[in-house]
Amino acid sequence: LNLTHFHFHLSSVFSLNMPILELEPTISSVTGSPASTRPHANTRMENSTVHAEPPGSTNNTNPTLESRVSDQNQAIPSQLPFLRKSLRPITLKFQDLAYTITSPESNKTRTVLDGVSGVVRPGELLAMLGPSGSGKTTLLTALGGRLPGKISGSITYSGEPFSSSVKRKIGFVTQDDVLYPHLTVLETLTYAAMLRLPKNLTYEEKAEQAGLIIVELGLTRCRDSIVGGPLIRGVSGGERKRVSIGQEMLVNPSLLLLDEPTSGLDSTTALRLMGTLKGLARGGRSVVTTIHQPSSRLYWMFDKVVVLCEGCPIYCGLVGQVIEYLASIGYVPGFDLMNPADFLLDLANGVVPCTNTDDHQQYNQSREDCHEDDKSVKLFLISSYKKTLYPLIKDDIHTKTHDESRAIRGPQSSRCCDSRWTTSWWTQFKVLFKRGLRERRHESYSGLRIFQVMSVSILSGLLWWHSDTSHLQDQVGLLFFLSVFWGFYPLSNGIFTFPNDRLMLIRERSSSMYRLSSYYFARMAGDLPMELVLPTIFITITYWMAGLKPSLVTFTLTLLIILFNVLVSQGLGLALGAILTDLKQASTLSSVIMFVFLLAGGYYIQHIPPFIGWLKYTSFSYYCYKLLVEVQYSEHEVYDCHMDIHCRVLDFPGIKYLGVGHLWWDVAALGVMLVGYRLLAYVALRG
Ligand SMILES: Nc1ncnc2c1ncn2[C@@H]1O[C@H](COP(=O)(O)OP(=O)(O)OP(=O)(O)O)[C@@H](O)[C@H]1O
Repeated sequence: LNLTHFHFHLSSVFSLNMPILELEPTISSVTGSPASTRPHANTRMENSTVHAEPPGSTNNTNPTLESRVSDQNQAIPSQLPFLRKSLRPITLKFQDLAYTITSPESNKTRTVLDGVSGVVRPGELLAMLGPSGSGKTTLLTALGGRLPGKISGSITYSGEPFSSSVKRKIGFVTQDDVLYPHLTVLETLTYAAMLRLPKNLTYEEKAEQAGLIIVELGLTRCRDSIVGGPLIRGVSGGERKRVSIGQEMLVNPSLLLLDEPTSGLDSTTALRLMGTLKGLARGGRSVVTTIHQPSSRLYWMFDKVVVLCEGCPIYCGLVGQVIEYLASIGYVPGFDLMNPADFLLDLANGVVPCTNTDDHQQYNQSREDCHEDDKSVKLFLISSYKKTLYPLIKDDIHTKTHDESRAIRGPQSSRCCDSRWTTSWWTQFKVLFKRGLRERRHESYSGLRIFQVMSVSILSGLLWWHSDTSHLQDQVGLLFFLSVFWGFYPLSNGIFTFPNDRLMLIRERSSSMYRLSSYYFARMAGDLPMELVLPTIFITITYWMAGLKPSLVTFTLTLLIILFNVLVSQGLGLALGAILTDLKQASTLSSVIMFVFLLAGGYYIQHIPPFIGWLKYTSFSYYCYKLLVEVQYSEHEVYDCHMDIHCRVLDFPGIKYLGVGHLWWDVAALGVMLVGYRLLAYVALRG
């Protein structure tokens, strides 16, 4: 797959085969000097239809660009009509953004962003550069509307503040690929299409879009491979990144934000990816990406850059003018062929060589030995930016573009018709249910789990082989064991559910892919088969081997009680996982709770002091055990208690203490727990 192929296909979906935007930069120079004379040949990708010339000015409305953007929308192939409808260009403007954090330990505040401003217009690709920790991700997160209420300054999207309809037009690709490792590339994109594409499209149309994205992103070869993750080998890192981008591209976002999309990729793949982004921008989107250490080839593909130094901008504007600007304040690259990105990063780190040389080695030596004081360089760069560039940026921000005027005029504003969700509750539920079953098919139906349950059931059957009321103590012990085993087991599985899903839930919910309630019920329903099948197998084996009452009714009631108990204890596990999120804490607490329930269950201790006797009423094992006894033994059933003397089973010490009777109260108590724990889990997730 070469670059040309890659672009060629992308252009067919996202109308990249539009006329190349050969727009003359209308701003001569941010410092007043003539426009960059840097040869544009540097900015072209070989064999690519994408050009890297600045697509428009930084300070003017450019009707030509906008009319071309709408032309490009007209050019979208007829089999993809929804793409044409949904692309409304967004001009992103941000002004004076500031963000501080307070350390909970020391109570000290730290400035993460300070006075960051800029504009990204449709058709532009803006890159954020800066050393590690300079605030790039924070800025990107803020632009994606994901730091609500925490950030000061203003961010507008074609003149509008952030809203749920704006949110739906934003694609956000996080640095870490949060994907289900066991789903294939095709499954991942198909389920995303089902959840994210509008409800007026049919299943087939949505699946077709997913298929097209696969072709366009060059993922055909690995479409049936699992995505994989840190512990499971799947597709390569670059392919995984493309899957993440594909998920966002499905919705044809007007504004695409990407956090370090090229990290971990080789330079050719990175270039190819950036070419894709450039192509998406040229299709009328505004694209913003953070990037760590771009090669010079990558660097010249950007239209604009924001360079951050400890949260403050030292440059924001057209990429072709940064070197001139820096020269105007006294900083020039060490040698002619130096990668401008390296130069910018050196400066943002406060590192300035004091020798000007053409010799690479000499430059590096000078960089090591002879740089000025880091702090004063940084301060000088920040204050120069404020003096020289900030007024220009401010003017640019205040210039209204075509799409902003249109948004403000109203009738075409998207807000009227956009609801928060693209699909109905029922569709979300169905897709999430199926996706959950597919993702967890290995885990749930693993031979290991079935072996675990089968072996314990057979062993229990053998240990209690054909027990009868002549050994009542043993038989009652079995009933207690059943209630405890089927309390512990689902509880310890349940606590993993939400902590494992947490990252995915946050990512997908941030993109408004589905309602929390549809996810929640889909997850509950998806877990149900396995939660119920395993105990059913267990009870069927153990019940008959252990010689419990040979009655189909009693067997069925016993099974139903155990299944009820399973659902209650799993609910407690879900609630603990949702409240604590930390697995270690959740599993520690769950074992403490389970031991309390075990001891208060009524089998080990029959004379609990009254001041702590209430504990048993909190234990689902207690209710389950009591119900099992109630259905196993009839009121007048007797057993041989001593040398042919018959006693009532219900008077047996381990049973009498339970106070059998009030069967429906026990069922009601379990019912309250069943609903209560699950409600608690839902509320905790929502919080
Ligand atoms: N919620 C937070 N809690 C603690 N520190 C934070 C938080 N958010 C941001 N920071 C700090 O703010 C600074 C900027 O972080 P950010 O992730 O934006 O940097 P970055 O430029 O993206 O870094 P990198 O290139 O290494 O990803 C860092 O020092 C980071 O530790």
